[in-house]
Amino acid sequence: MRKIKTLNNISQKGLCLFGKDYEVSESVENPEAILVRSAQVDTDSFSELLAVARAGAGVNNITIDKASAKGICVFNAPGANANAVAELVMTILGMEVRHVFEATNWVKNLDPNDPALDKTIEKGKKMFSGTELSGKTLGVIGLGKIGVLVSNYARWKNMNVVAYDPYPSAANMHKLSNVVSVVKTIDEVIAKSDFITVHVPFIKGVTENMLNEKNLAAFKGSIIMNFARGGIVNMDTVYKMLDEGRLQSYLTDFADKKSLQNPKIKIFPHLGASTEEAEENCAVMAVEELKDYLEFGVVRNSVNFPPLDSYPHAEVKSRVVVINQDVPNMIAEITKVFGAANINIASFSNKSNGKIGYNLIDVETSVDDSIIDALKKLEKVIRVRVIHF
Ligand SMILES: NC(=O)C1=CN([C@@H]2O[C@H](COP(=O)(O)OP(=O)(O)OC[C@H]3O[C@@H](n4cnc5c(N)ncnc54)[C@H](O)[C@@H]3O)[C@@H](O)[C@H]2O)C=CC1
Ligand SMILES: O=C(O)C(=O)COP(=O)(O)O
Repeated sequence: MRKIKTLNNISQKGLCLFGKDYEVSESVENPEAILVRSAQVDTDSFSELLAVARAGAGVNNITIDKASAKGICVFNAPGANANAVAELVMTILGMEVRHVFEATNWVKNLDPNDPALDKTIEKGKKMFSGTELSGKTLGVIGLGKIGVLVSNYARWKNMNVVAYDPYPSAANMHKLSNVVSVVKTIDEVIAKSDFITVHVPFIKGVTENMLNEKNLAAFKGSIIMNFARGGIVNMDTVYKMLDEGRLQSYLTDFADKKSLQNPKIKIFPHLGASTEEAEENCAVMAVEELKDYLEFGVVRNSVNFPPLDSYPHAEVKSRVVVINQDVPNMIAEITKVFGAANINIASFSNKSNGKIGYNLIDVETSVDDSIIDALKKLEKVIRVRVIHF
């Protein structure tokens, strides 16, 4: 029985894919794998752990470096919740420019017994006169799965879009509307935008404070949105800009203590991915990744291991998974161990990503412990496991 620990509420649509050979629950001890959304995971706390799957996009809640050092594969679910976030961002932006939050709140608090209620409403509505999105410029920082969708939705609303990403992937750019203006610096986005939205991962010391006092000084627009992570936009700068009237409002999925008290900051309870569809998509993708990894050693959508999508052929009895530091000569060292034991290798697949070397060695016999021990003794080998068929 394989043991899977869940650390958040994960959609049944995904969980039911595990099947009868899996024990899956919150209370599992010594799990082989963890399925998680936003809960913190310290991979060093689980001695048997082979893999962690994030049923979502951001992996800043998981100790990736510690995981790599122990040969633990970390997956995420790229794109599986992107539409949920993109729709929410565009919806909230549309509501904000029309002052919908304040307006509906105002109506709700009117005296229901006022005999002139209709008149009061008609008179009061001028307080909430807004602007339209059409013709305005949206700045999109980060053109990944979410940023591309947000850009395209904004184009459909007849907005101009100025976007920036330092590492745009060909697959994402291919999906981007060809009238989006892709610029080379974040400063260009800031200077040209009426509204800015950020869609990059939180990486300490890299995207941390990516929008800050220095670059936001050039912002002439009115709204900044952060549905990516707290910490990407420097909050002291936001408070200052709001106080000085340089910013109309800040809309975010991530609360901090001080922001709760500020009426110009609208905070949502990390709601971006909370739709039935996104929760199902993420859970299904994460469970399929975990099953493929545990049962076949296949790596798809890992954030720390190289991709290796290879299934064994029918005669294979054992698949040996060797995870090593990505240094020269490892393939030779590994094959030498099989050669010395006179074992024929049916298939050898290898991929590396600069940090991790990942090897799948298929043999048509069973593999005894002496081979595994010899592989484990190789310098720079991090982890070895055998999958029997
Ligand atoms: N509010 C919510 O519920 C949700 C929030 N998120 C957040 O949104 C982020 C983005 O999600 P996706 O678009 O799905 O991820 P993604 O991986 O498809 O896109 C991220 C983009 O950021 C870019 N990027 C990476 N480092 C950068 C840097 N230093 N500067 C600028 N851009 C950089 C990448 O090149 C990539 O194109 C996630 O990492 C997560 O933190 C994601 C899903 C739900
Ligand atoms: O996928 C992400 O990065 C998210 O922030 C979504 O978080 P959640 O799965 O809703 O806890």
